[in-house]
Amino acid sequence: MQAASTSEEATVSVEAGTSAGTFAGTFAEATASDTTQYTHEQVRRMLSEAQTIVVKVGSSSLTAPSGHLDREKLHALVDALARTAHLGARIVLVSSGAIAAGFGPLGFDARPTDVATQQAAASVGQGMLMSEYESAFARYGLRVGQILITARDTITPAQYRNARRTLNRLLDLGVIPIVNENDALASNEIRFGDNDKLSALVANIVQADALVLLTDVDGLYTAPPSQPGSQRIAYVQNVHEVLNAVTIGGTGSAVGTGGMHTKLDAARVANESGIPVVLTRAAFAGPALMGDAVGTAFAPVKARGSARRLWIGFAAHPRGSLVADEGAVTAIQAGRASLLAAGVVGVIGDFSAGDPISITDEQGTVVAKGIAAYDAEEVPQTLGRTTAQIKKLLGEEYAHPLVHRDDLVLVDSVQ
Ligand SMILES: Nc1ncnc2c1ncn2[C@@H]1O[C@H](COP(=O)(O)OP(=O)(O)O)[C@@H](O)[C@H]1O
Ligand SMILES: N[C@@H](CCC(=O)OP(=O)(O)O)C(=O)O
Repeated sequence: MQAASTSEEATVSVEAGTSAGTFAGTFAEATASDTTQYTHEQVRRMLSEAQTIVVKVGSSSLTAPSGHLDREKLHALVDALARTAHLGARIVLVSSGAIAAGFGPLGFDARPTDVATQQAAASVGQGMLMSEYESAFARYGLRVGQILITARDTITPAQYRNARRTLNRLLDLGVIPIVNENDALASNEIRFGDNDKLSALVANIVQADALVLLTDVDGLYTAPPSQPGSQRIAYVQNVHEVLNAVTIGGTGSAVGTGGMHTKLDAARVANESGIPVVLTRAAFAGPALMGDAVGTAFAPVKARGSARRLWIGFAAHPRGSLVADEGAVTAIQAGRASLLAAGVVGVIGDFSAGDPISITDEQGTVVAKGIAAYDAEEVPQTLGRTTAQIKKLLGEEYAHPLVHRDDLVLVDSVQ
């Protein structure tokens, strides 16, 4: 195994650059000022001592250039994970690779670009992937269990609780859950597409002690690694700062989808869940799990929100939005206020009670995300009214805010 070079390391402030991307927003309850100043050594120690670990491996790390599943790469990864499992760690593997594994056997030269064929390839490839994992882990006497999740599952409270219960039970039984997006059923309008965000959510769901993001580069670089002069960043003390200090590009392979944007997004969500992250190449999985100084380590943020509030903030696809007036926006931004009908001036979209929604100001800027307590069609008759008036008008069961403060998470304007 090639050792990671330390001579190419850089600090996060080495180079100004753009971080254009799709960062979903910063949770106001865990801003940069809340960070504890962990040292690099402390974070590596946290990683080495982690008991519950979510490991995400990307398509590019499991496939040959031809696009076929590379059994050798998969077995090398399993070797590293099995060793860690035998030391007592509880491991959840979030594995991409279903589409990449499926398109070759279906006779396609390259990864299909249309959704229906991708879904068919995933349907074929997912079985092949699991079959390989099953036999690879069986060599170590370890059993695996498949969990396929759609983005919709993660934004539906009951499904989210189900996922948590099943994952925890599998871990209690000594099984290694292998998670992927349910590509065959994911609808185009609401899907993760890559597994980076999904892995951060899974780390949050199982309250992991570490998230390991495995890819096809040594770690986070100051610019895409193909760019001359780019340097590996060994340690990120504050994930928010790094966003302004590096140039981030898209995927480097024909099979990967997320690129660095989604990995940094995943690192941010995990860090804000209090979870340290290491990002490195799949071949360094063993050293990364040992806490060796490979790849890029991201320090956790101390002030962590509840799992539920982080989930709301990260729910990727709001089904609609409520437009709040200036007073309501000020109250929400001051913290811990519910969104009352009296402060709402408009409703956009067709959502149901229990769906994730955005809360915008009158200029359309998203100021918060939350869970709607009303169906969209019920909202107009409540607009501008006090809770007492709504109760008189619609009955006791409507005597509550449009979005309760426990279901509301502020975001900044970095969309
Ligand atoms: N600043 C950066 N540092 C490191 N890698 C970067 C950066 N910007 C873009 N990349 C690209 O991100 C790629 C990894 O993402 P991706 O191809 O989606 O992998 P995976 O399949 O593992 O999810 C790398 O191959 C690299 O080319
Ligand atoms: N769920 C998809 C993952 C798609 C994908 O390429 O993701 P990634 O390699 O993590 O960027 C699959 O299994 O093919």
